[in-house]
Amino acid sequence: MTEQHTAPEPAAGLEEGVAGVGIDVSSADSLLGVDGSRFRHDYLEVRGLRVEFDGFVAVQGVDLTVTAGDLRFLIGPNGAGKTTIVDAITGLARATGSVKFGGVELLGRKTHRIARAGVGRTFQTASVFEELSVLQNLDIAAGARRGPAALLRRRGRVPESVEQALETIGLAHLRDTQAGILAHGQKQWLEIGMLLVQDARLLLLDEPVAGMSQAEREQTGDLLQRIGAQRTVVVVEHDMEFLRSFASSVTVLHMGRVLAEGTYAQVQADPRVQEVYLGSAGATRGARRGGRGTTGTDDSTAGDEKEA
Ligand SMILES: Nc1ncnc2c1ncn2[C@@H]1O[C@H](COP(=O)(O)OP(=O)(O)OP(=O)(O)O)[C@@H](O)[C@H]1O
Repeated sequence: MTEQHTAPEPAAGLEEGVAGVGIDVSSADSLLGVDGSRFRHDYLEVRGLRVEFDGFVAVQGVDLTVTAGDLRFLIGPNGAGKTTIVDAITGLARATGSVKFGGVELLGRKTHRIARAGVGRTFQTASVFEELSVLQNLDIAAGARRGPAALLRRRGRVPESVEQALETIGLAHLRDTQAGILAHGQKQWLEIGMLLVQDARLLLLDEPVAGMSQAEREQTGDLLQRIGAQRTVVVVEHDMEFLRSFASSVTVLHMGRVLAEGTYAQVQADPRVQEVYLGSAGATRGARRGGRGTTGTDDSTAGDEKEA
């Protein structure tokens, strides 16, 4: 369930822009607010989640509890049900069971009402408004919190939160650039910025570092840790090295069910996880670097598996 956009190739110099400027994690605090206690009652509680597509049960009886301060990664082989769970939480897939955030039941609500409840997500393919500038994308996201009447009123100046987001996601120098020509990593950062200005309190990120360089991954990981310290963040990811570096906890899915949960070290040591997910070093070597391979994405992962 991914939004597709056809985007032109990134303009010359934009890729350099990522490496040269990059995310400014230190400025994230002013955007996030220093008082994390305002979100302390927020947590995601998924119980008995089930999603069926024409008789095929893609998610069966999943329980998941994620609190603010816990940067949770969802992993599992292709088709394990990760994206479907995110779709169910955000109202894009019909589900039964219960999904509560901050005590509010989300199942059965329309997508826009779920967004209003403070839930935001990104897609595997960035879903920014390609024709609009970076600034306009952020401005629209900031406006998502306001009512339709307020949205129609023209505003004289850029909101403070948008300025802070531009700094945080390292795109201040590209504020007037059309989002469609941003490099892939920059689009991912823009999407994260849009969730922040929207004041999403539960962020569900689908493969946020796919296609990024090592330096960009590290910056993104630092930013996600900073956000995760104050808000509830769930990251769907295939990149084992990224996971090992930044996850506070990991839920492993297999065939629509939770197979294991714990720290990276705990799930890596679990024989069931090794069997279905980390078990095949051959498959790891076959996986393309930085891509969406089934059992990991780089050489260091293969090393981990030998240790496990
Ligand atoms: N709209 C749909 N209709 C029918 N089947 C679907 C639909 N969406 C997902 N599925 C199936 O549900 C299962 C879970 O898919 P899902 O995309 O959630 O897996 P995933 O763990 O996110 O995989 P990947 O890592 O490849 O993104 C797969 O077998 C998939 O083919």
